Amino acid sequence: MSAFRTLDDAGALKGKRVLLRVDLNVPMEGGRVTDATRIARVVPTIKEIADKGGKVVLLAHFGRPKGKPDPKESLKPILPTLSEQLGRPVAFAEDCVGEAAAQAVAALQDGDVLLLENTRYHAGEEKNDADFTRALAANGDLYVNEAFSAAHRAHASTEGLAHRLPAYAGRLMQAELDALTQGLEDPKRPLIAIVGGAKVSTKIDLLENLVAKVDMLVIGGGMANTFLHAQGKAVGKSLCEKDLADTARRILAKAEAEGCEIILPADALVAREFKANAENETVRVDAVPEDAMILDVGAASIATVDGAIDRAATLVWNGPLGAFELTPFDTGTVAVAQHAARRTKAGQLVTVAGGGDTVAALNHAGVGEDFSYVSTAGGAFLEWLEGKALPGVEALRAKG
Ligand SMILES: Nc1ncnc2c1ncn2[C@@H]1O[C@H](COP(=O)(O)OP(=O)(O)OP(=O)(O)O)[C@@H](O)[C@H]1O
Ligand SMILES: O=C(O)[C@H](O)COP(=O)(O)O
Repeated sequence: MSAFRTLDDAGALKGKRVLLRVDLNVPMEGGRVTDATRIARVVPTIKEIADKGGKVVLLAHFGRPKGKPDPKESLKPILPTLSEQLGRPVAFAEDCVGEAAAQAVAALQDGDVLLLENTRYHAGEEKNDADFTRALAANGDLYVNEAFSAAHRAHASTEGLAHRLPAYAGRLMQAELDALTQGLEDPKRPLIAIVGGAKVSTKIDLLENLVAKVDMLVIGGGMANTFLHAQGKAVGKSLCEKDLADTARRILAKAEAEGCEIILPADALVAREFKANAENETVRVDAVPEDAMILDVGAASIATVDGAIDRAATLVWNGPLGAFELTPFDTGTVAVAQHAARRTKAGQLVTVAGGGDTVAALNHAGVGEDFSYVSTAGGAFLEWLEGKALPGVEALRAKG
């Protein structure tokens, strides 16, 4: 039995306004969705509620607009893909609270679907502010949380609402927790983690606990640059959070104390422009030119990571090893993803990966279907792996 209430416990939904928190923080380029995995994974729940006669009111964030409206972080460009995936029209309201939201919700017929604008357009969202939560709750009779990938945030729409309305876990939330528990509660060892990507400041702290849980930790992507800088290497114009050098050094020391092998890139593909097919060269990480930036790991690093994967029985992965959206800086991520997929198919490795861009990268490498489990969650998945309680999940449990 589930530890919290699910849609099965929600009773009749006909005519009910269901505030459904989903994660639509999907990769976009030129105003178009480039990977629809997160959308596709919530479609069955939206359909289920709509088919039962519920009025589906979707709540979601996009990007990090810092508490005020920013057209660059609007959810509106996601509507066509959402509606296409659902196979039915989706209405849109320019605000998630106030008059615009109230009118759009009042216009819903049973079975209709409405998307409200980015919850992070309001400072109250990230502050989990009581008045803002109340304003969101005004548009719903019940709350369903389907956003496992945002459950590590104690925000109004991911946590606060569960205390204001009858609250239930959505199908995807349930499935993610079940799959991660099954696959990783007692993982086969050696256990290797790959952490890359660009969200350095919000993920670096996770590594401190992670080194106590995993046998090997590969650090790639933008995250690696901060560690290379902490080791005294010049990283030129690379994405690097220099003020986190002390944190990086602390993590390296803890890894050593815990017996966790840290694998950092030894070589890198560097360029002077952040664009596809920019002129590039492979250099050792202690010879990055001042005016260049690291955009991918080099061939020697790929071989090292592949070798480490060969020694592992379980792989967990969040964050691409390079700027995979731009050729040829997808080389490292694609090569390692394909290597891990081959070993998975041969029954030699259990592979669990997660994250909006990580899933897009695996699909780009053509191996999205080959991993043992692909989670929609990135940061949330890492926090879950650390053994941390996720506020969005806990708030549902408290209602159980
Ligand atoms: N060396 C690098 N320089 C700049 N950007 C990089 C580099 N390596 C990776 N990236 C970028 O990192 C981004 C993905 O990072 P991110 O941490 O958001 O991963 P994610 O899988 O989406 O996880 P989450 O779901 O937590 O957001 C990609 O857009 C990629 O281009
Ligand atoms: O993409 C994610 O990991 C989630 O949507 C959470 O986004 P955040 O890191 O901006 O809170």
